[in-house]
Amino acid sequence: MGVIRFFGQHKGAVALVMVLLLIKAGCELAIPVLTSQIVDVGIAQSGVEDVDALEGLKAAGVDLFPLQMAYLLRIGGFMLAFAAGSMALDVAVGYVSSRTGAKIGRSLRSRLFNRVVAFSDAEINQFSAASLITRGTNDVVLIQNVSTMLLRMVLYAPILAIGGVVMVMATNPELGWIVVVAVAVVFSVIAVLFRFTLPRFKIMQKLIDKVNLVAREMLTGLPVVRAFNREGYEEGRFDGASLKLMRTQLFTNRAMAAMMPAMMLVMNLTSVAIVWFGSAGVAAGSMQTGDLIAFITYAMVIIMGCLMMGMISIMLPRADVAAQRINEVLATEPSVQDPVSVSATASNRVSAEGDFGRPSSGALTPPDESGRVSAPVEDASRPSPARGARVVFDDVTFRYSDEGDPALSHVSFAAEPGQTLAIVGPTGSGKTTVVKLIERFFDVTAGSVSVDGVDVRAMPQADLRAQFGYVPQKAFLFEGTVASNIAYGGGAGGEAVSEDVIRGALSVACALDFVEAREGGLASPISQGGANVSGGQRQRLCIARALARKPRAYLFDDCFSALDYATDAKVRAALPGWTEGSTVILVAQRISTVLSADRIVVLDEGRVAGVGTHRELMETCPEYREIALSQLSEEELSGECVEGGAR
Ligand SMILES: Nc1ncnc2c1ncn2[C@@H]1O[C@H](COP(=O)(O)OP(=O)(O)OP(=O)(O)O)[C@@H](O)[C@H]1O
Repeated sequence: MGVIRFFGQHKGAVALVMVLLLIKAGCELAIPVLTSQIVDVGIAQSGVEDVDALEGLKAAGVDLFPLQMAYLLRIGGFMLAFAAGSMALDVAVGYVSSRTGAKIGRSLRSRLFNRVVAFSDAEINQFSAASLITRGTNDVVLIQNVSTMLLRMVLYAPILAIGGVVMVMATNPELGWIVVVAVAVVFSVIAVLFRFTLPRFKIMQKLIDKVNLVAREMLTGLPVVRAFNREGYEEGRFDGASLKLMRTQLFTNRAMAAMMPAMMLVMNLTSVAIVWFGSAGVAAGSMQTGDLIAFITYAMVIIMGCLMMGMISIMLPRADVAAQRINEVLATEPSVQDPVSVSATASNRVSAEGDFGRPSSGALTPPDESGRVSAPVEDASRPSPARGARVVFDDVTFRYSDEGDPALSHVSFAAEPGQTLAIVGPTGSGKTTVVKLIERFFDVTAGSVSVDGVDVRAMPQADLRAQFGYVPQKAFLFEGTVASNIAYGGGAGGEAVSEDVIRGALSVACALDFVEAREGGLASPISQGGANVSGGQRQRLCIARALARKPRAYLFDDCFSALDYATDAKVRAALPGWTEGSTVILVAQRISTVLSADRIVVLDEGRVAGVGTHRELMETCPEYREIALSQLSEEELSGECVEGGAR
């Protein structure tokens, strides 16, 4: 059972709960014995256990009242002590089991979070963000609650049921058949419930996924929904998902709700049967009234024990579904992995001379079964003496999925330290994919991406990414302040980012003026996702965040197109002073943005259509010429060419 495995790390708590429950069961099973003594001895025999002695005392005319009171107070005292003990133990068991359940929940949440953070886009898409959220919240809460209940009930139910049977056999075995019939009825009711509710319990988690998915999509795309007047349609879609969930929950809740009255009926009928058949024994003198009362109590204890076991058998499969869903995530290895081996081998070095286009002289150690490669970690983690990083694509082919067309085919180029490499191409040509491969959000399907001659798969991801200042195409900010967002990644060397650096970065990104105009300046609040700043402002803050890192290479993924032409020109004019010495890889739509780049790579349908300076490409690359002419006139282009040229 999946859920039981989660108790592995809490054996101490389980053992403690077991001991406490054993004592508690002892207390509870003792109370009916005391009840029968009060009835049979305390009341019927005036507190004198020996019948002959009682007769003697009566014959001698002794006042029996003080004896009776003393007996009742003594046994009543015991009963109170057992009841109080049972209550205290119940509190202790509740405390330990809730604590253990909460710890299991916390550990699962943190393991899930760590695993999901390590996932590449491929795994996130495989599960869907909505399902991952349901698994990390709803499924974990379910397991937490079931774990707590299991601890309280799974051990207690059999103890109670077995203890009850022993006491019943000791009290009056002849009436045992009534208990057997009652237990059979209880299990039959549970079996029927099990048969009808279990399949619905199993699909419930999927339906919750679906509701989350629709709600998430609708909330994210709310402006579009409103703009296209599709509120009614979206409400219908949400209602559909919600209705299915409601119907399923109603069915299971009704079934579970029907169980309690059914069980009460069984219990009451059992009591009636015991009194009916037991009274004959009392009348015949073969059974005492107290024993009959105790018998009824033990029968109830047994039925309760069986009921608890039945409830557990219904709850467990549902929790198991949740456990499976969580285990599925935990068992999924991220497709992008850190290298396993730390042995530095010369063969891991890709030719630093940039002999792309042909097989590298020093071939990479092939990935092992899990897709990992051996790593020259010493090389990877040691900061390169050079300020700028040399990024080389060597015959890279990449597919997002095994079945799909390649997003990149045989792409080769090199970005040199201290230089600006621009990537242009029509939409969907693979520009963003190039940047994602440099950051190693995905691994190449064939070929290699290397930084300073080391394959990116051969260095720890954190070390690799510490070398870059990345600006994504879709600007994203975190809830906090302007300053906390700019200092988000810290410096490339792990150092804190000073206020001077923050201001400097904001100034280069043309964001300082608007930030200072906001109330609170650097401390002004930013809401989740950066919703309280404009698209262009958000993009400028993202640029400043990358600049503040002062990394070895900047990766600007089409981030200038969100800026107006004047701001774009201003940022580009200020950039070289800040990025001097670092490598700049710049994805752009606008030709004016890339004119002054040292080298431009033209991508077309995932292939390299040309590499060179603006001037070279205007002469040699028809695809580039076409893009350039679609944006600027011949005169503008030749003027810009003379002005910009190669830096
Ligand atoms: N996560 C993904 N899963 C599957 N295919 C994808 C994914 N992301 C991109 N693609 C596909 O890969 C190809 C290249 O996409 P990419 O985003 O790199 O293009 P781009 O040149 O950056 O486009 P744009 O200029 O519009 O941003 C496209 O055909 C796109 O449909």
